[in-house]
Amino acid sequence: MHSVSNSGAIKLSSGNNIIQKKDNRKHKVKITHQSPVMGQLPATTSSQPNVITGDHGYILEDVPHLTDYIPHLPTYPNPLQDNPAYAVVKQYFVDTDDTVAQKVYFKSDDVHACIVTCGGLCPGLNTVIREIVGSLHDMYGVTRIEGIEGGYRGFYSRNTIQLTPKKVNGIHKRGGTIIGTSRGGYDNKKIVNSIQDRGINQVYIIGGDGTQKGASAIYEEVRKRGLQVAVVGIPKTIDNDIPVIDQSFGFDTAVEEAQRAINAAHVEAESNENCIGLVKLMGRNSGFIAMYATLASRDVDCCLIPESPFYLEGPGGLFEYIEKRIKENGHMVIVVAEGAGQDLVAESLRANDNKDASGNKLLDDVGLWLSQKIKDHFKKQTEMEINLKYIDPTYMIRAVPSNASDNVYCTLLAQSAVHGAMSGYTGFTVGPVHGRECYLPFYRITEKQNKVVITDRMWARMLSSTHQPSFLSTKDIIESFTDEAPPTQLLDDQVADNGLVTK
Ligand SMILES: Nc1ncnc2c1ncn2[C@@H]1O[C@H](COP(=O)(O)OP(=O)(O)OP(=O)(O)O)[C@@H](O)[C@H]1O
Ligand SMILES: O=P(O)(O)OC[C@H]1O[C@](O)(CO)[C@@H](O)[C@@H]1O
Ligand SMILES: [Mg+2]
Repeated sequence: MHSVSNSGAIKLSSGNNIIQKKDNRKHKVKITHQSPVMGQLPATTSSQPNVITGDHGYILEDVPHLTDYIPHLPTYPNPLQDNPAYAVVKQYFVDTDDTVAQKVYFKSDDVHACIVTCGGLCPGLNTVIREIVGSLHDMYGVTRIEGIEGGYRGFYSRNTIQLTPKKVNGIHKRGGTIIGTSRGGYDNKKIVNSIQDRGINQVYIIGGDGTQKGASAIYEEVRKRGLQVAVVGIPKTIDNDIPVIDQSFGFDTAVEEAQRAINAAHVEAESNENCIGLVKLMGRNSGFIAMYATLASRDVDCCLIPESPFYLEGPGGLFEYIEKRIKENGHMVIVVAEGAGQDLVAESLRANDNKDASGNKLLDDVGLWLSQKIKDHFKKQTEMEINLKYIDPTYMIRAVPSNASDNVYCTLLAQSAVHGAMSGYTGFTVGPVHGRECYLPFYRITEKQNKVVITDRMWARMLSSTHQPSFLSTKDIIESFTDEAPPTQLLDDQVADNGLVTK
């Protein structure tokens, strides 16, 4: 353990990388090089991230705290110390590896929390809502919790829904979100006015990359106005495209649900002569669902994702591979992510520049397009008569309730979010990094998207399970990384550079 004694100094437990200030509140830090370090965090005067890079390559980074811009905030004994479930395990409160702060920055009676869900549906939204309400109520005795109806625009255009433990009991068994969601309608000033007018002091925002960008801007505005309002993000996306965190909630359920569609495609393909079962799965820019669903199933002969370009005609192309597989096996299964081959679709259809209410590009339907292309090719160009069954379960895989493992995961996220807000942290998103629940400043997860790295081992595993061509030359691979460095991904035997943030 290293420590320095002057005021405002920090001490670091070299064992578990916890940074602690003298006032007992812990700072969540990103450490990209795990070595014992000592340092002093300068007082934060602006909302710019407080990042310190040391001589030996380590990085310390503060998660924002209310006392960064409202000094002398009083603290209160954490009610959890009297909670029978926690009180028996004394080390929660004294151990350096504890997960519960000794002091909190909100009196339970003064907390007025709200929860909002934004963007597309995702299995587990109701579980997170239920667990935030449960954690606030059961652990901290908070009774004023409101649901903002219908996404961001609900802050200024709709009534709120009172959320009580009774109201949310059992909602984790249902898909969707009981408070509704939407795209678009983001108006920063109006949202923060509504937070201020209603006297809300804890805001829990559940949503994907767009939502987290909005949450970050809400935090900035709250900070500018000097409000004692904790703004906390809970990352949601079945696409698994949020960086840094190990995985997003709902992803596991979506992959599991996708198996049903792939199984159906396989049954159809096996039972009909020269039959191709084609399944389209979600994945706008990131093909994780398609890749994991393919790897899990083992019945898939070809998986197409946005990150891996492919082509149809000629040697090494998709048509050649289909013909080969059908000749060998009499059937085949193809999984295509909705964002795959968009350049090819755009070439043959009228260019589409349509966007949704949030500004996301509306995709052409690659599933229908590919079905037609395959049918046309085999009709016109070969002697082979094929039968194609197209299955589009896209909305089905995200409208289902979360499975058991996602339910547990959502519970951890919600509890983490509530502990963080009660401890005075703000401007952060919760999520597991290398298996540990962490607090991450918003900008860490909004600056890029998580994508499948096609030079990584997981994609190689997938390719070897399907035996499909890679559709890539070495030149393509090099070119695909010239504009942008490959996103960081964990390799089995390598420590990733996305560091460790402890809580
Ligand atoms: N850059 C941004 N700044 C502020 N608000 C944003 C931004 N991008 C999106 N939003 C708002 O966040 C909400 C959700 O955004 P979006 O529809 O893109 O979904 P998402 O959160 O990315 O989830 P997903 O794409 O996984 O469904 C919308 O209300 C949208 O207006
Ligand atoms: O049709 P909607 O509801 O706008 O959502 C579609 C998009 O939402 C996602 O499920 C992400 O939430 C994407 O996979 C998909 O492209
Ligand atoms: Mg998004």
